[in-house]
Amino acid sequence: MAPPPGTASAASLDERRNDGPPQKNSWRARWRAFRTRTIARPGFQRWAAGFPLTQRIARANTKALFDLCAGFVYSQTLFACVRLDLFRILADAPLGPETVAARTSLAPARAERLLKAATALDLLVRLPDGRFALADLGAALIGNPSVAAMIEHHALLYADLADPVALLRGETGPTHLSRYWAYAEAARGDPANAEPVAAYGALMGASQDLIAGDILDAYPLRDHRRILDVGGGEGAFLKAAARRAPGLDLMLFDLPAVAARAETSFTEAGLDARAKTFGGAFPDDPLPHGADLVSLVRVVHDHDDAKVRALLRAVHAALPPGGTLLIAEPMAGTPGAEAMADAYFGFYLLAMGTGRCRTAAELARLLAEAGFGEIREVATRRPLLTRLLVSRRLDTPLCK
Ligand SMILES: CC(C)=CCC/C(C)=C/CC/C(C)=C/C=C/C(C)=C/C=C/C=C(C)/C=C/C=C(C)/C=C/C=C(C)/C=C/CC(C)(C)O
Ligand SMILES: C[S@@+](CC[C@H](N)C(=O)[O-])C[C@H]1O[C@@H](n2cnc3c(N)ncnc32)[C@H](O)[C@@H]1O
Repeated sequence: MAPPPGTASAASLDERRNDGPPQKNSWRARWRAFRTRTIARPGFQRWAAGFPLTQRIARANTKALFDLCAGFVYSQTLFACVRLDLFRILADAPLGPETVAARTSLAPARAERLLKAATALDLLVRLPDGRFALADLGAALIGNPSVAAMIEHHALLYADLADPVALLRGETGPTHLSRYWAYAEAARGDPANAEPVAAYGALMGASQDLIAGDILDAYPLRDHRRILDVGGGEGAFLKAAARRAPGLDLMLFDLPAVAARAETSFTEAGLDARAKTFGGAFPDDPLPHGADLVSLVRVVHDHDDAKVRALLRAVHAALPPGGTLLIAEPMAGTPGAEAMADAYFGFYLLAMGTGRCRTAAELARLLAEAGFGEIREVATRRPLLTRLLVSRRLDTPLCK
């Protein structure tokens, strides 16, 4: 049967095509070698930049390489804007550089330097009278405080990436990100370990707002009775689900200190009667039974394969036959967002010390191994932020 619109069956969860082992003498290999040698020649580069038929490609390549060199500077420009609250300062009305200088405690010339940089990066626009206003990208950030929180969080990632080769060789010792995420270990048994748990929860909860809507638009939950959100954090996704599906009961499983905070947040949201929280650590502690739907939202990519296999088996055991599992997270091989998974999350998770961004096909294989079938992808609005795999529990897991 053809999958419904907006979905793709597991068989079509395609991975990037592998061209097979390199064939030294094939015409393709010879052409590639010739092309590489030619492009590497400075004389060819100068010629191509002037010849009308190649000029556009040459300029695009020059810009692409320049942007790769300058990416950190662009990121830090954005970081400075967020730190100085520039987008909110400009939210109500365009302002001149002197007013911005006064509001950000910068010298006027420095304020103007930042305003011009942000304008060049399409975050702001300069009006004919010399004042600066928000451009579309700056305006989008006002409406997404979660992205601003993520931008601030990148100070840790960039500190860890100061020596990327040392990071790749494992020579850096504990990284800022691994220490940050060590909250997870700290939080295991001790609900009193509030500070790192709260900082982390705020970051995840804020960024969850951005994606919960996209997941629930793609998979409305109306056919389900009770959902168990495993690794559900402080309950942001379940609170959004509760608003969309008034008849749905809610269960959340997370590390004890995190689950304790989720319980408080459900009480504050008036959801006591509908929501239950469970503290524990997968895969050692069993997951609670009783839900016909389990969700793993931004959880699988944090863990290495062995732990994911054990987690999926635990989910299988917690669901009734035919029960549904949702996996929602950014995935590798997303068309148009290849750099997000393999470069951004590749290095982020390396600095964090565990996990990897997987393709939909890799996740489908892990699901099938754990005894899930009818695996299909449901299209989300912004696949760069999250994609969604839906599957069903078969009667028995295929591997133990
Ligand atoms: C008619 C009019 C008014 C205009 C026409 C023009 C028009 C259509 C404009 C469009 C304007 C618009 C709607 C813009 C919307 C922009 C949005 C929504 C932008 C969103 C950007 C999101 C970003 C940049 C998200 C970044 C997310 C990051 C960096 C996430 C990092 C996540 C991490 C590190 C997660 C860590 C968790 C762990 C540890 C891996 O588990
Ligand atoms: C990246 S966060 C995602 C949180 C939430 N699902 C979201 O999307 O905002 C990963 C979550 O998994 C939880 N977690 C990590 N290891 C866990 C474990 N062994 N058992 C239970 N929860 C765990 C963390 O505490 C955290 O809440």
